Amino acid sequence: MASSSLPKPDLWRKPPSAGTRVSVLVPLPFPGPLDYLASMPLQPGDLVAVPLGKRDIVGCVWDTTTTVPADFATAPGREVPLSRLRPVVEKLDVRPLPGSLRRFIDWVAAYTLTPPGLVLAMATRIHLKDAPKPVLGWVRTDQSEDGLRVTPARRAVLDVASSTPMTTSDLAAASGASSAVIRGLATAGLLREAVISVAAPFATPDPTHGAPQLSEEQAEVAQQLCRPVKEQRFDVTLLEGVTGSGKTEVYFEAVAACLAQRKQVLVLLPEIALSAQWTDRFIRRFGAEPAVWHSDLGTKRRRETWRAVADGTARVVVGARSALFLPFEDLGLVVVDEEHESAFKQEEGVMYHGRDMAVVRARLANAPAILVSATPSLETLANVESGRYHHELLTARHGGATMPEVSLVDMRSDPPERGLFLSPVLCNAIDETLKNGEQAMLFLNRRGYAPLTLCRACGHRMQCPNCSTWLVEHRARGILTCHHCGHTESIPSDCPQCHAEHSLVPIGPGIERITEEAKLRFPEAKILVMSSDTLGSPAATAEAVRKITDGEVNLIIGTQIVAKGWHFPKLTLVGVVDADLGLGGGDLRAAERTVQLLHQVAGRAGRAERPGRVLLQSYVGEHPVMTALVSNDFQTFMEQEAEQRRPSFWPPYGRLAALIVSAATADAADALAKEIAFAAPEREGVQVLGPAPAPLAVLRGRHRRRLLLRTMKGIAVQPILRGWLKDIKPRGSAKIDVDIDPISFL
Ligand SMILES: Nc1ncnc2c1ncn2[C@@H]1O[C@H](COP(=O)(O)OP(=O)(O)OP(=O)(O)O)[C@@H](O)[C@H]1O
Ligand SMILES: [Zn+2]
Repeated sequence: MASSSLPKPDLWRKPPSAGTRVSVLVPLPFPGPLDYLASMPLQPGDLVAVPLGKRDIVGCVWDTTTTVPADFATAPGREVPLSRLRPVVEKLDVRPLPGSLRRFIDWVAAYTLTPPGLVLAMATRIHLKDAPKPVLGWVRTDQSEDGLRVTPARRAVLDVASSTPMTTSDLAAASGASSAVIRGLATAGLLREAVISVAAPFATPDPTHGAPQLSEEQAEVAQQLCRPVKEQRFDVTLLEGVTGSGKTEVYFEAVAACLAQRKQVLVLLPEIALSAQWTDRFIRRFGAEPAVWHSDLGTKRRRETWRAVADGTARVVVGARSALFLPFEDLGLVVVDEEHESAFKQEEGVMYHGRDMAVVRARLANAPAILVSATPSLETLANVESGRYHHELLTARHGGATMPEVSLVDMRSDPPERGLFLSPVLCNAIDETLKNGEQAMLFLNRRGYAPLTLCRACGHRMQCPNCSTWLVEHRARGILTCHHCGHTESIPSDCPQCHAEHSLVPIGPGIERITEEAKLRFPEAKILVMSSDTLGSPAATAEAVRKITDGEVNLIIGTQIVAKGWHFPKLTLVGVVDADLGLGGGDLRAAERTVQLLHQVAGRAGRAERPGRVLLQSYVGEHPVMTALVSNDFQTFMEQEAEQRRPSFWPPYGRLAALIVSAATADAADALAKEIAFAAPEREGVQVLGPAPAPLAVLRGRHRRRLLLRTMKGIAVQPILRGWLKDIKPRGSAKIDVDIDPISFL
């Protein structure tokens, strides 16, 4: 299949005298599929090499009756005549993309206003053309030995050879004969070459392997989850349950039911760091490894996995949101774990929400979806309320473990010493915990040493030259760095503005600074730091988890990575260094997200025999977020959130789309933003807010303006946007990014 084995392109390209027109979607930003001439039989979904400009690219034969919106399609009468179409070069030797994936690609493209080719690119990014080389072996032919000279060496080979192919080296080793003897037998017609079927890279999980004894409540919920799996129909269920209630064990039952149907399962996790612990649990339950899919996978494994998903030998895939675009042969269940996580939203390229698209993926495959969370998003709760989703609830922690006791540390009345960040109350609690031989965790959602560096003499703030943000000090590496663009400089000794010597001081804490303080305050503690800076790979994460589980460390300090679904039985104290951190910024979901995050961190405490407690350091103890956390009453909190959003049609009670205008200069960005605002739609139930400078007014050297389109619930934003932006043609460096259902407002 290597392209070198193809005839010379010029000869090959001469249009054959006969052929049929096929639509081929290529992974490029064209408005729709392109037409080619096919001289071989092709079906929708077939992957083909087609010429484009001076090179060949891999595209997918597209259905003629797709759901591409009318304004994407080629204008009638402008069709290229058959005689001028370029021919399809070859059909690739891989399985066609299944119809459910093709419809999904069209759907995502139309929903996110992305050219469908760019969505296809997410499904075919691996190098499909490099098919694995078949391994060849020898089998005995039917030819009789009569009239042939059979030496003892030949005899030995013929005694071993059978209808199951063996490689030359295996056959030589088993018979004691040389490879020349084997070749001689082949020439004589007694042996022939045959493809050895390569073992599937993934063993089949066994649904009955390690089934747990479920509690009565768990069993009832599991039964509800299994029903649509067995009936093989689309259905969405929210699986809500307090932290540690066994949500994973319970949805594993639905996975087992799906495996029993011989169908495939997709489980989405918000973070690949989680996949190691998840995989361990999966192996314990099903006795085999799942296929893991994320962007850090090596090329070889990626290709292998892609193919195993396509031919159905990979039965369970656990992965990041990009796993939605795998070519499942027969998808029978989709699970979204930690469905409330904003990490499911892709903020670059094709901006889609993995949770929402997972539901679409399930619907198009006619399979059920399960959304799992201890603190469901308001979006999902609204779908429950309207009856579109079912709701199953686990109310108790497994094995009689109690929920941790959450209390506030009022930083106004109980402040830490000057220049420090851990209050005496929290420090005493840590002392006690460590003394009892238990583990404690400090949580602060901020990497580095300090988020701001300031000149004591003139007040100058160290800023990123490319972005409107401050540089974050990373003291261990001796640098200041921008968390948006990666700009890095060494820490100057003097102020760059007023040149005062040694006048720069760090303001506020990051986890490096908390670690420094903890080392001084708890010299005996065995500290482990967990952040994306220290846990670069799944292997590093697995090692950290092992150290915690084996009790090699007793004080864990981490960023949001520690909040995830970990199960650390000896952990009994969680201290939140700055519970107010996420509340600033005026983001629509700031409060909701803070509750979800802090509840999840809190949920790491006291998951086994010993009860857990949680201390929240806050300056705003009366805030509804703190009240909800302390009282463990999320229902009231979410009801209040709903009441705030409903009257003005904020999501989920209305729809939002953000337009992000960016350009090399502020003037160009303003000009385009004004042009867009001028053409803004005017109709009942539709409102345009802005343009306004984005909170990150400059990002990676580009000036940014934002507009927000808000519509009442029944009004879809896509047709409005298509009409609105149809005639707007950004010039030069300027561009418009459209973000449907935005999560980030930066
Ligand atoms: N029926 C059961 N039998 C044995 N062990 C169980 C059972 N249910 C739950 N567990 C164990 O209890 C612990 C907590 O369960 P699990 O992690 O599934 O809860 P969760 O609700 O997913 O938690 P979180 O939301 O905090 O991630 C795990 O170690 C799990 O193996
Ligand atoms: Zn920057």
